[in-house]
Amino acid sequence: MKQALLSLEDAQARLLALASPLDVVHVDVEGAVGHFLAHPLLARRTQPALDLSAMDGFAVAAANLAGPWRLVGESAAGHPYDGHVNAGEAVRISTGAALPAGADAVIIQEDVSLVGHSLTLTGVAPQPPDKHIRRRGMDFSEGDEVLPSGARIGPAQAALAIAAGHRHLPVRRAPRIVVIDSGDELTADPEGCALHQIPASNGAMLTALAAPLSAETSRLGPVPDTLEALVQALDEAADADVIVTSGGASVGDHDLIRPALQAWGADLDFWRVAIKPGKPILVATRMRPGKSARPQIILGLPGNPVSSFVTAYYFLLPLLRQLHGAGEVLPLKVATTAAAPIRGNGPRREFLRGDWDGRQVVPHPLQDSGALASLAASNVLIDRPAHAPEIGVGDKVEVFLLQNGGIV
Ligand SMILES: Nc1nc2c(c(=O)[nH]1)N[C@H]1C(S)=C(S)[C@@H](COP(=O)(O)OP(=O)(O)OC[C@H]3O[C@@H](n4cnc5c(N)ncnc54)[C@H](O)[C@@H]3O)O[C@H]1N2
Ligand code: MOO
Repeated sequence: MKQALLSLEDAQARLLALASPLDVVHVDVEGAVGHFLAHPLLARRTQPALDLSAMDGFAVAAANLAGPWRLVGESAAGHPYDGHVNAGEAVRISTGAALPAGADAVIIQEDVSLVGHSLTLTGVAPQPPDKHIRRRGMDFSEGDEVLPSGARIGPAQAALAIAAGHRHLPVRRAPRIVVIDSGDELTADPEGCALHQIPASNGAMLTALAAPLSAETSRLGPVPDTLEALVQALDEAADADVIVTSGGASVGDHDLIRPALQAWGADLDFWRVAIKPGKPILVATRMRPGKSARPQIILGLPGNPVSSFVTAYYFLLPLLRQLHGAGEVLPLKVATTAAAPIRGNGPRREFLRGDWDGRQVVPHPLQDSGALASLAASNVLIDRPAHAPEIGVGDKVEVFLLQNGGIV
């Protein structure tokens, strides 16, 4: 029976509608790296808290920039000069040190000559006079919103939070995910793999894809192709927020994920999306008896390794970002040009593996959804809409970046 397939956008919207951000926890800033802010972050202090010098030199009054001056003291970082700088006086000042009262210009040391306590101008005076001064509040002031809710805490955001006076940050607890490899042909031992077997590689791949999103991941399987074994594996994953299966999502006699989910008491939300690779992806939910009102979400990914990767990229990663309360959950597209011709597309939107050098993209010659070597050689997915015409060298094309998951 033929049935209209969901578009990628509709399927993503349906999945994301099933998931609200997880509970808020307060963790120290370094532990928050990789998580997303649960509330806007307000500065608890002003930075800089005082006018500071941005250079090593001498602090003087802007009214007398021609000198000469008499050296009357020093302001070093952490050790301010507590006197007043009068006309004709200079204070030795270092980068990051507080500007003394009365001084409103800094002359860099390369532009003066100091003999004993006598300082004379040998170069150029700063123009404007406060060129080398970092004003109080230049970076942020107490009460400013320095990060919006949903911002991802990376190195710069962690530093900003600490500079703004925070020891702890409100983020969402890590999503718990269980990844299940399934299929009779799979072996967990890549070194002892018989001819009729293949190494179970999807579980490791999906775990690695989820790792930058700070998920607590555990693995099950490979699980054999029987209803009982699959239901038992699902039972073992009963505490997970998200269960990810790979394989058995299609229409063959041994494709048991849908019947197993049904037997386990999960409700199918959708099955099959108009994308290539990845068409047989399914999404289901299950209410946990006696537990929270939050349903478990099951992502049934296709077994072909590239189909698994692509559906994890477009569904699992956005879902994890949604559970984290991320501001941006969908991957970013970049416009570029084709460095080689790309064939016209059929009725399913296709994502071609490609190699992008920052200016142009070359599609990989092998696009079979079982071909891992071409996936490993690619850094983008080229977006080919349904029925897109053939394009030539130099034509515009859009790509999704793989290296940071689009937006991490
Ligand atoms: N008659 C039809 N056949 C197929 C259709 C269809 O519409 N009609 N869809 C095809 C598409 S598209 C895809 S994608 C695959 C998806 O199939 P399954 O999700 O049922 O995956 P399996 O058959 O179990 O496996 C496919 C392939 O991937 C290998 N595999 C599975 N799991 C793993 C793993 N954990 N690690 C590494 N490799 C794995 C498996 O050995 C197979 O080679 O169905 C098409 N068929
Ligand atoms: O869509 Mo399947 O994912 O073509 O190989």
